[in-house]
Amino acid sequence: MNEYVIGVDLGTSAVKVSAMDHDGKIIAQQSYGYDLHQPHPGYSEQDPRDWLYGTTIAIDRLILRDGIKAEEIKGISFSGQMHGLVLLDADGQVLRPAMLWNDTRTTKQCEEIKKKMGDRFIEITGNRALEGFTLPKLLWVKENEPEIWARAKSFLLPKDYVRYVMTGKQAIDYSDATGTVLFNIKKNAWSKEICDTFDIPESMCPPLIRSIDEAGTITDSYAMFSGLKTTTKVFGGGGDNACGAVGAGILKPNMVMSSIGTSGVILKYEPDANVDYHGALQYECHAIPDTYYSMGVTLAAGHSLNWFKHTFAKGEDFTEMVNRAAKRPLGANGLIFTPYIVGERTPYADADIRGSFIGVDSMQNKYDFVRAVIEGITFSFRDILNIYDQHGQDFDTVVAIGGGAKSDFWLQLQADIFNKKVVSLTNEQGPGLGAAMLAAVGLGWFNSLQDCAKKFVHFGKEYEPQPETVKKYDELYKIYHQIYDQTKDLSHQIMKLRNSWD
Ligand SMILES: Nc1ncnc2c1ncn2[C@@H]1O[C@H](COP(=O)(O)OP(=O)(O)O)[C@@H](O)[C@H]1O
Ligand SMILES: O=C(CO)[C@@H](O)[C@H](O)COP(=O)(O)O
Repeated sequence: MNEYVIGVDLGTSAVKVSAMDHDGKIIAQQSYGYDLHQPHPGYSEQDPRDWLYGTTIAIDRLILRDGIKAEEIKGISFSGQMHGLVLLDADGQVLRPAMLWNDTRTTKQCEEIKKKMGDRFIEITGNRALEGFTLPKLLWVKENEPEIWARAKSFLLPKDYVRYVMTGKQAIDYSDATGTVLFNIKKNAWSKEICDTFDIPESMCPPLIRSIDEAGTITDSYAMFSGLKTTTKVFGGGGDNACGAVGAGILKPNMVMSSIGTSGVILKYEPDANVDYHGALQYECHAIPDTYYSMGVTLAAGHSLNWFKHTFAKGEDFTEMVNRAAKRPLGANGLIFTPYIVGERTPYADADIRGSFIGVDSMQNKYDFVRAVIEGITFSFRDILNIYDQHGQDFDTVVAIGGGAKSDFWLQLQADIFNKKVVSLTNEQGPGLGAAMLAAVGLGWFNSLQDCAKKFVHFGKEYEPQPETVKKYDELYKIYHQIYDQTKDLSHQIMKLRNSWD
């Protein structure tokens, strides 16, 4: 009988499921898209039931369309969009729409955390309190929706909610637990000090498991709902960036990952919890047991391109649109874009900054704008790389994953703007592949994720920086880098005005 593992990549735009065999060969893939609700500036919500139905439909399609037999599915694991708050009542029912990682309504709560705990907060969690994280969201609900807060008994993160419905057991893995900022990264446990300071009952925090641990098996009711078998084992899984790094083979400190999904990420493997970026970068537990990673996040990376396409080039295909942009001149005929369209996280933790196009000229066409968007997103990654430089952290290879890594042009652009070698994967499935690897190791198919990577991860084409282009982008980046400081006051004034009209 064939045996498969399924990696569920619960993204922001869609859930993607991949079935893989013992050799790491992708046998079948399905996906299902869902909506993002942005009812006010800074708000970003999804309905957890959409994740559940989307995941179930996508897995069903593996069975019904791709001919995978339910009994052949030995294990399932997850990669999940991070930080999102799913609030549950005593019966495990969802109390309100999930507030996502890119929801930035919690500036006031972040300031309160900073005021009450100062640097002690970074000492405990390895992170600053930023709007996207889970604790500020809990405090927002407590303050603004007291009737919902009174009924709240526990919280989960997005993938944990789907796993909970599948297994009937609530749990969270260490990589996603760090992203709540309620977690003591040095003690590997929920922080009583933080819970007490903000009057969050510790009992609300779910039990902790490792990413490769078995969380349970499929319940009778979910088996009936989905067609899966109750013998299928379900494993912890991890935050999407931890899983992306596993699937991209980032298992040593000399490599970093760049991920262009809805968000954008530069991530570095860290062997221990001791490098001190003093909150300038996020510091999280890895999905690889007892290791860590640091990262910086551009809130709207792929989201900026998606927004542009949706607003100005609706009917066009991504690949076609990007290929046309590639034919425009370097620097988009003098146009520079900053991707702060939902606020920013790294290096500017600023919920009220907004994006800009600088240098609009009547000779530019739509594809200059597309090119400027792509270049601007990539410059924002360079801002993150600068933080590593400032801390004396070096590396030689960037492994690129995410939807943005589908484009040859964008991969070469990363090499030229970063002035580093960029490597793609032969099968761009970063987080989903990482999730499947967690199930494969959990099932005992391999002794470790490192062993599994030897079979599952295959590097593809390499993109070397081109010295002449590197030089030109260096000059352009120096201008890009000034835009935040020179536009932030204007952005803040506009935001204040919008809020006063609301
Ligand atoms: N062919 C393509 N070329 C370049 N970028 C693309 C292409 N297709 C998708 N993208 C970008 O990738 C993003 C989606 O990436 P993905 O990793 O699937 O996101 P998520 O996991 O957040 O749902 C889109 O928003 C888009 O900007
Ligand atoms: O907030 C973060 C990381 O801290 C984001 O990276 C989210 O985890 C969303 O990821 P994508 O949907 O872009 O993959």
